[in-house]
Amino acid sequence: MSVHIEKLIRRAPGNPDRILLDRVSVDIPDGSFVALVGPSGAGKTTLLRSIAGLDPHSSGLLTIDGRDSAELTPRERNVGFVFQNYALFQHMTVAKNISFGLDVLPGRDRPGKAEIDGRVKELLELIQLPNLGNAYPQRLSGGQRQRVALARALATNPKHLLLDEPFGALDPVVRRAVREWLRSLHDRLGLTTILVTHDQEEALDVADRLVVMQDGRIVQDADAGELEAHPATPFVMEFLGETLTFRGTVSGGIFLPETSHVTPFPVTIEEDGPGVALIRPHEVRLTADANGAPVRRIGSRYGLSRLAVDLNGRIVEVLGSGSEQIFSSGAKLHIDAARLFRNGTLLSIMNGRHAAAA
Ligand SMILES: Nc1ncnc2c1ncn2[C@@H]1O[C@H](COP(=O)(O)OP(=O)(O)OP(=O)(O)O)[C@@H](O)[C@H]1O
Repeated sequence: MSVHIEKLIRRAPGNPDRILLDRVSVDIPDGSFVALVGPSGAGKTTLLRSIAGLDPHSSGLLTIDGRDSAELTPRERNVGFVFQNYALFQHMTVAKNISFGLDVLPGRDRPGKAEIDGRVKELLELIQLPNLGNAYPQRLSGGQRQRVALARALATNPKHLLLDEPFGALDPVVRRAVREWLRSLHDRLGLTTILVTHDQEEALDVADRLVVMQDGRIVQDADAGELEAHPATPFVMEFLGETLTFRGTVSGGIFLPETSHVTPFPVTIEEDGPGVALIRPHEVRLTADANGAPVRRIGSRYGLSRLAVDLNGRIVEVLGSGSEQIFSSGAKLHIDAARLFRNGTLLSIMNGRHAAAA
């Protein structure tokens, strides 16, 4: 079951000048697990609702399994939807919550009682809560409720699972466990899953691909490795993790940072001119330098020291193994890897001592 979207535009109801989705194109092949990420207001939920058939689009094409969505009712789209506030019905047992989507089907479509009971039993086993069918939601932990919400979405046997911040209410440990379980469920059932999340790490861990949205547009659609190596814009790189930014100039194939505390490094750009180098905190090495930038330790991560480096009043935080010498003399910064942008466009990447074309 695939979803294909081409130049989709959605205008705000009652205000056609306000564009909520701006020429969005994306392909979600059968069996894939895609995460929609982006800042608040980027249009993630709006896109998910369009796919589910909950909101109409103004123009563009949306096909589900090759069929134009305009011809399909929400039910025919074959989607299961889990919202952020997945409130279960408190007055119904877990089993009744799960069978709800089947119980409300019109008579001719509704399976018989024995079939519904069998399906609920199967789903309770799938979510590893086989003995809780008769329990009421109040008795369940957050993680258990979340799994029941997923079972409820799966009851009608959808091929697409649309999830809007489904783990928002869970604590980080439970959240990690539930998302690992979700990924294995996706693989086992052969689902096509689209997950909206605010948690970049969650998206990077669980999804095959990330679709990064900003202001109603898709800025980049790629897997985690590609996003990290070749972010389309500085925003993508900054959105996905801690980023250091150094302004400078390219001259004769060398990037010369504005600050003298950062060593120049080679880049593969023909044209000289200004540039901005974006770097992850672990891609910087520090060496002691008598005229270097002042350094202090501010914590630790992954067994490395978290160091604050004072670059003429601008503090940047890096990860390193800081020696006493660095703390007494100051440090020079050497860049191991960088992505170089000009006017918001990626020009070149530098990895190790070998520069490569973007
Ligand atoms: N029915 C509507 N009428 C007018 N504006 C709307 C409507 N629905 C959404 N919007 C606006 O569209 C933009 C995108 O909203 P959306 O909920 O899709 O963003 P999001 O990326 O899911 O954000 P969040 O991460 O905060 O949930 C927001 O500015 C929102 O205010």
